[in-house]
Amino acid sequence: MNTKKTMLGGDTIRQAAKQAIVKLDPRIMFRNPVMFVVEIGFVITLLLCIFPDAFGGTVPRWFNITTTVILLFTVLFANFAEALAEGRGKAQADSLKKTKQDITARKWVNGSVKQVSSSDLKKGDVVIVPAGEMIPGDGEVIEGLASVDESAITGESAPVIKEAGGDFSSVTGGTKVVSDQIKVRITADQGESFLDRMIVLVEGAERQKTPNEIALNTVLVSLTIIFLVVVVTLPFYSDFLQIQMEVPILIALLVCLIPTTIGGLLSAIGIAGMDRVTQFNVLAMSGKAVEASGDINTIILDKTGTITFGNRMASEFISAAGHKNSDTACWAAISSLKDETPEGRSVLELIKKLGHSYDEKLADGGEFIEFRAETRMSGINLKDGRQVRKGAVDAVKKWVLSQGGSVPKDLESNSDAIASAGGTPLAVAVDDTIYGLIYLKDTVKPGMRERFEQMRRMGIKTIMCTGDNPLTAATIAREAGVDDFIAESKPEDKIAVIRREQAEGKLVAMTGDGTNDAPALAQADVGIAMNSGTVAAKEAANMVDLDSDPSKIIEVVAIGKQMLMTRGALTTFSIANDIAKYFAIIPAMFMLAVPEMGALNIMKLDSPVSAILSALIFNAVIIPLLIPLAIKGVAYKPMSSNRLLSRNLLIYGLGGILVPFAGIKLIDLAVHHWV
Ligand SMILES: Nc1ncnc2c1ncn2[C@@H]1O[C@H](COP(=O)(O)OP(=O)(O)OP(=O)(O)O)[C@@H](O)[C@H]1O
Ligand SMILES: [K+]
Ligand SMILES: [Mg+2]
Repeated sequence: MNTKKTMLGGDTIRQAAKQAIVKLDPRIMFRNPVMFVVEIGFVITLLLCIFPDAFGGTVPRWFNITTTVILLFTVLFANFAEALAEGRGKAQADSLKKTKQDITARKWVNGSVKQVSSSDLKKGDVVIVPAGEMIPGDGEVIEGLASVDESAITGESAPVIKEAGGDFSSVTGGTKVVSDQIKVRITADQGESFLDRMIVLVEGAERQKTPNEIALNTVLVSLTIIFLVVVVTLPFYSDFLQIQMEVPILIALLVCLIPTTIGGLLSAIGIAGMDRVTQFNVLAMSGKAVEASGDINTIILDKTGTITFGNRMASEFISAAGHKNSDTACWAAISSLKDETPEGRSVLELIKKLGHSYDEKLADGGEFIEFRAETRMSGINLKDGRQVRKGAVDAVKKWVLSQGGSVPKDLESNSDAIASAGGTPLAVAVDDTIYGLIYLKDTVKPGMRERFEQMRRMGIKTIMCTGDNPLTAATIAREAGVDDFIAESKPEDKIAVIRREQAEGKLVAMTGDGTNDAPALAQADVGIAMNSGTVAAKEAANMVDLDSDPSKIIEVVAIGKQMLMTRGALTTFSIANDIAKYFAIIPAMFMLAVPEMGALNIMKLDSPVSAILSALIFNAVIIPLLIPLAIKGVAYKPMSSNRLLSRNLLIYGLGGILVPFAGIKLIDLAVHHWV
């Protein structure tokens, strides 16, 4: 993203400090019940500063004032954490808004160009965008090919090729054509463009609490209510015991006991998690999607372009017995004349390189058959009635047999040889005759094996789904080290796999870019569409990868996991913390009334008043101290959930108990001179 480098500078901190005060508004605070209770406590102690006798108490005024100040800062610190987490998104949104400007568009009306403002464009309008001009709205290229500078959105300066038809046809408003000219059909109305949605997303204006966050919030609110009831009923017992319990001390006790640490940091953790995904150039449509990615059990990846480089290039023609290579090459060429897929183009390039010649006129007046994932073939029906096809070997075999043809004896062994080397064999046929094979070479991306190994350690199963034949699939699967693979899969098979996994209670992630991936992307719990992909894919998915790097799903999962872990770790820490504060404060309270209870003062704190204030100060300052951890996330190493859980319980549970003992003791040593 173009503001990728935004750091937490002085300006961001100043803005966040200002926001922390704005957020004191009870109508905003209300949304965070734990901190809202602290704010009410603050209001009560503030009133006590002014009317010290309101509850007939005997607490000195300076104690009320000190408590009031500490409570105010407790709330401010929590607000500051949230504002700081929001800050980066706001800065990013501001710079995106600058990209979004009104420009003059060349609308195509009845065969001529009419100049209109980009803000007047509607869905379905067609515009012409020549080199050097900005694309006035989201759309699909319907004619032409151009290189487009998308740096305004992706931060990536190298232009990308956009062309009509296929999986690279979608363009985004606000990006710039750098060469050639394209005709674009607008696909989004004003205010609903990708840039508009992106601004809303990074700004976090529409952030909704995720299911896990809501669940955790419910627990925190329940704890708060329980402690509230305990603290409110305490005076009745103490009356009975003839101990005087002062209201400000009860408030201090309550604030120390309720989970303020996690209550104060919870929303910052969620916002920062989404922000980390954004910094990584992935746009998550909801926090829920980021969270779900942390719980993913199964990842569906396609082979070509994700696990392999995907520039499957024709590298050799292997003719079936009785046919000449020049004939195979000729028919391969004829079948590829209008095949705009990389595979199709590479066939023509290979023929040129090998110096074969063919009669292009054969194709005149013929009907081109585009490649489709369903048929796994492409070709042409010639004017003279002959039908030429190339495609997946099993598909071509079936097609030839259905016309009464036969399969050459050596076809199988030749195609198996290609497939066992990880290549893709395409058979070339005319009517009932198979001429031979095209060897498409592809290579597994480096480092894939390590990545899948990492996934396995996280307990995630990887399934490769490919339209390719079982032997090629097996070779690539073995080479890349995926757990499972499904070969000869059609688009609907991908959905079937996802449904099957989901039926077993698993959360499934998938990446894709084609229109035929859209249903599966929608079905998956986490669907990541490539920005280069089709509009349909992007609309079906709940994340869009601006860099169009399908293997990024692995990092997205890591970020999601890290977010869940950070939340878990800080919850553990917060609750363990409260237990420790309980041991500091309860003995102190009773010591105030019954000095003999001094034996309970296991922390050897200076005085009851100093103990209570120290606990309260610790309770406040622990929030800003943990902001970096909440925003950056806890350190994360891929390992199984169970091991992670026990490791975190140990670090953050034990730490949560020990740190406050040390902290409160230190604060006590520092403040006891004054109290
Ligand atoms: N341009 C083409 N013309 C004819 N056949 C093709 C063409 N491109 C691919 N094929 C054949 O169709 C099969 C399915 O292609 P598809 O793109 O659906 O899946 P894939 O690219 O092999 O797998 P993945 O799902 O991993 O991308 C390919 O394995 C190949 O045999
Ligand atoms: K607390
Ligand atoms: Mg493919």
